[in-house]
Amino acid sequence: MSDGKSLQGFSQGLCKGLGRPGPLLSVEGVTKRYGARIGCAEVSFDLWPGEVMGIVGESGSGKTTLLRCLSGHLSPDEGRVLYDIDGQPTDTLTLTEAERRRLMRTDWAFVHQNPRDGLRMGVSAGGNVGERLMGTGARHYGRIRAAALDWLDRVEIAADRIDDRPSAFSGGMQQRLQIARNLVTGPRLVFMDEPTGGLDVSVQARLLDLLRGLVREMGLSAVIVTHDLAVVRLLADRLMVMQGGHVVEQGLTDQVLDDPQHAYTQLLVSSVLQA
Ligand SMILES: Nc1ncnc2c1ncn2[C@@H]1O[C@H](COP(=O)(O)OP(=O)(O)OP(=O)(O)O)[C@@H](O)[C@H]1O
Repeated sequence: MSDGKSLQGFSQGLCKGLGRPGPLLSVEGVTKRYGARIGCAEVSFDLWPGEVMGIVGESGSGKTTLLRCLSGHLSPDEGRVLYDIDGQPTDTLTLTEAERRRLMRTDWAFVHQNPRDGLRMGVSAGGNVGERLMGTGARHYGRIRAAALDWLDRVEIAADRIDDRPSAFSGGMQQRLQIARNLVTGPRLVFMDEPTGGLDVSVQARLLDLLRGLVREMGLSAVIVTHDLAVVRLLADRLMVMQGGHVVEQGLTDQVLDDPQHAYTQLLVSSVLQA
């Protein structure tokens, strides 16, 4: 174990000893099969408050399957996903449908690769942001509109676009609107599936910068799936590398990328350097 990691484990142990919160999310042996085919196998990790975990790997390595198992969109065949609810590690698979929906409306957020999957295209930009607030009980029109305006500003969408529908926005703007819709309720945990995928390189860079600022400012925990190592380099504290459904390497992002141990990670890193 590296010095950085042992130090991290030591401080986490101290936190436990002092009765401070444990991990926000504990993933224990999560396995999902599609018939005879493995989606993901025996994945375990802890995610601590304010920590960002990146998941990388080639197409078909199991990233999306794992993210869907963690976020309650898919039931794993084996394993558990424990989430800290009021200080209690709670098995998310045992939640009722109503409890799961409440979690997804309040504490959790999911940013899809395609903004169309995370936005209501027939509703105005302000409505998209305000609707999520209303889902948590907000009713005062003036305050909802003010919060929507504030969030549009935070994601760099001009106030005079508040009544426009997302279909009138560029891809980058749609993605920023999806982020505003997700973050307006102040979630603790955000799942992101290729958040910069399908965007031009310059648009990607701006979005990444914005995301990094918001994650830090809000102290968000996040699980980010991507095939883009630049995304994890910028956003993720820790990194898991997947191949064929298995985690082949995990550690602090800089360590894994600067000194990859597994042959597959070495290939992944060198292919980017050559690109
Ligand atoms: N609905 C499904 N039915 C059958 N097999 C599936 C299904 N979804 C995924 N798989 C298989 O599970 C494995 C992991 O797929 P998954 O989509 O999780 O990988 P991924 O790393 O997210 O890929 P990509 O980067 O292309 O999205 C692959 O072999 C895939 O073919």
